[in-house]
Amino acid sequence: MRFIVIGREGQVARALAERAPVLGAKAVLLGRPQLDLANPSGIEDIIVETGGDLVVNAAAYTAVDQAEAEPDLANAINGIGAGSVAGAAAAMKVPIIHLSTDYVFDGASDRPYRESDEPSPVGAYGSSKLLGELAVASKTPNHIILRTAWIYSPFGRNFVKTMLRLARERDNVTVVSDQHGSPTSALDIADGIIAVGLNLLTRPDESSLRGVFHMTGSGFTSWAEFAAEIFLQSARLGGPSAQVRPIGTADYPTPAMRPANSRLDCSKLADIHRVALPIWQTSLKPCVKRLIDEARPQETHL
Ligand SMILES: NC(=O)C1=CN([C@@H]2O[C@H](COP(=O)(O)OP(=O)(O)OC[C@H]3O[C@@H](n4cnc5c(N)ncnc54)[C@H](OP(=O)(O)O)[C@@H]3O)[C@@H](O)[C@H]2O)C=CC1
Ligand SMILES: Cc1cn([C@H]2C[C@H](O)[C@@H](COP(=O)(O)OP(=O)(O)O[C@H]3O[C@@H](C)C(=O)[C@@H](O)[C@H]3O)O2)c(=O)[nH]c1=O
Ligand SMILES: [Mg+2]
Repeated sequence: MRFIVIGREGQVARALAERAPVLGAKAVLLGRPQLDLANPSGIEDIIVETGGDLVVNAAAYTAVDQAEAEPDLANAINGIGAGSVAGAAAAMKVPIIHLSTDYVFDGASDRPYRESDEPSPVGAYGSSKLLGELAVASKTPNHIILRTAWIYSPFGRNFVKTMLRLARERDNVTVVSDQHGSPTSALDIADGIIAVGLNLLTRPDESSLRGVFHMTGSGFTSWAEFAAEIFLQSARLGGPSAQVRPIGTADYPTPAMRPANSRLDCSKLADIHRVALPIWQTSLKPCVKRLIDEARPQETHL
């Protein structure tokens, strides 16, 4: 199985590059400067010429606060750009797996969101990702829109890395405790994408396998509890730690609004694709260990 992955240095792109060979698949990564989603001319040609069994769009404008200042760029990359990628998959007659986000919801619900719930984003990033979902779906029925959340990994920028950095600099970290969701390992997402991709390729005529699916780590928490777990696991390994001071969203002003309830119900993915990601605390451990090991000064062997 040969995946064309859009995105090169991103968390999910790098996780796919690491996990594909382990799982007997091949991932070919395409990204800037050759392929720029902000500049759709030529995107289809590059993807079609590269050739593969399936396209994964793991590239996106992901700077949530910055998107408030440049919504047009976010819409171009996450909306129109995603549509161009799906257009290429349609031209190749192969499936596309497109990543989307919990931030398409407003967070007002008192239960985990299902795929059948109406999206209603509260910020520019979420709006741009919703445009992308609609653009992908309009180009080809042979798609999966995989909504995930709170991604962390040893790669790129993410909350785990930020917390470990802050813990090296100070004793206390203030973190919001009234936004709830599921931390999700990019490496688990890669495994999930490969499993789902195999289902699509081996059962090409099953329309129930296509459409929108939620896929996050199992279990729910808050950002404050997530931070506390990062510090607990890090301390056990002799890494940096800090005290978490829980605060309300109102006490952590940011340019973008974020949903208070980011919890996604992932039972549709389990029922139809037989895929469920591990408990979030379990997957956090190897990531924290990797980041601590990477930060240690290298031993010199004489
Ligand atoms: N991060 C998160 O917490 C969550 C992310 N998602 C979604 O999951 C997907 C993957 O996210 P994640 O791996 O964290 O993303 P990252 O922010 O780690 O990486 C983004 C990737 O997109 C690429 N990219 C950005 N702009 C362009 C562009 N104009 N043209 C081509 N490539 C571009 C980047 O390329 P380059 O390497 O050149 O910078 C990078 O490879 C995205 O669709 C995101 O919306 C969903 C839920 C949560
Ligand atoms: C760094 C920091 C953040 N926070 C808060 C801000 C925010 O509400 C929450 C998480 O911070 P982040 O900057 O990681 O949040 P954010 O970049 O909004 O994370 C989101 O990224 C996009 C791409 C997604 O799709 C979402 O699923 C989600 O992962 O924690 C603190 O309370 N204290 C801190 O020291
Ligand atoms: Mg961020």
